[in-house]
Amino acid sequence: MPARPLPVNAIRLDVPTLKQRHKSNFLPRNTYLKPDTKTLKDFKSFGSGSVSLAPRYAPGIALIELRNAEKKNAMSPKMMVDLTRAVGDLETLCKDTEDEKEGSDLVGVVLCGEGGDLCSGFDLSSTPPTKAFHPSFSTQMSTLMHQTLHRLRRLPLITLASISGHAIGGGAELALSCDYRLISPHTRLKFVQIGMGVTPGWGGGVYLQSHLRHGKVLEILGTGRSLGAEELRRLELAEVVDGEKICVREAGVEFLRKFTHDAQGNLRPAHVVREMKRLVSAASGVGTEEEWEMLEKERESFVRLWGQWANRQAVEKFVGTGKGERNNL
Ligand SMILES: CC[C@@H](C(=O)O)C(=O)SCCNC(=O)CCNC(=O)[C@H](O)C(C)(C)COP(=O)(O)OP(=O)(O)OC[C@H]1O[C@@H](n2cnc3c(N)ncnc32)[C@H](O)[C@@H]1OP(=O)(O)O
Repeated sequence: MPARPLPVNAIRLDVPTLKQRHKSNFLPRNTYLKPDTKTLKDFKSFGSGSVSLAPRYAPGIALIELRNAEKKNAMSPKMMVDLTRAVGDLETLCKDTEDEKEGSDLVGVVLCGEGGDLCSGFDLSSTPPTKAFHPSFSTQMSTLMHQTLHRLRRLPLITLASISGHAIGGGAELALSCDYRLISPHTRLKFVQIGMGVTPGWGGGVYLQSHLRHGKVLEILGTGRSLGAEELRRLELAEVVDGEKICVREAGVEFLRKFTHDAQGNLRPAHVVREMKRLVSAASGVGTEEEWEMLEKERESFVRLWGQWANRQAVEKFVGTGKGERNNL
């Protein structure tokens, strides 16, 4: 028997008001993602370096830059607070623009580090051992960084880590929290955590799992070996730009241009691109509460291991001699 068409009045088109739309769909400020004020206060004056945000670096594109070049952009507690603020500012910008009639042109964000290295993980010499190995420190650091990278991942913006040098430890985790990684033939990405006596502490284990099969993830995390450009390309973890040395800012902007402009060079409607990002994220479980639940497990492991003998030995070796994991690269 042919299917009978539905009566017209059975099809209800509920067009949500702007207010309802915000409520259901737009970056709810979930309490689990709210940074702890005590941690922000504690961390903001610890260590050197900075993280800057240029919200309108290029048409439709913001730029976040890590600046601690003499330490390969290692992330001090102060920089963690700066990064949290930058991500918060981007959330606000996206939110504000939803209220505007015209909307804004913000579509993507490039993350990079001064001098081309993205980040060499936690700044191991920023914090005295009495503080760094205090049980509360690992909880504070990993909670803040988990929240911040997860919020970065949930942004309705296309995120790109642009790297011409190293992304090591937490730096690899930062890179993996982005939608894309743009690298040079010289880029090295290394989940060095096993050699530091810990598991990933900023969310990178879960993020790597979203790209690769179980056995591969285990091999990369369990050996801590260095991944070069060719392998990263083959694993579809990164896009490689040819050239001796890439300018990370400009290469990043160029890469995102296909999202900001159409083939005729006209700006795309940014609110549609942002909605597209939300849709793809939701469909693939990126930045969802389910992903956050997995991250909680990762954080528990890290907190358990940080400060134990294997970790202390590795950190002390690096800080004492400056010759830690780097020799194994
Ligand atoms: C808590 C989070 C946890 C995680 O979840 O992963 C971490 O991030 S723990 C930290 C993990 N990171 C590391 O262990 C990286 C250690 N660094 C290296 O392996 C190498 O420095 C490098 C990044 C591969 C670069 O090697 P190379 O090009 O040979 O330069 P140098 O080694 O000479 O480095 C220059 C300079 O920078 C200092 N440096 C580098 N990384 C850090 C760091 N993470 N913390 C503090 N300082 C760092 C290094 O000591 C050199 O200083 P000087 O000797 O004074 O020039």
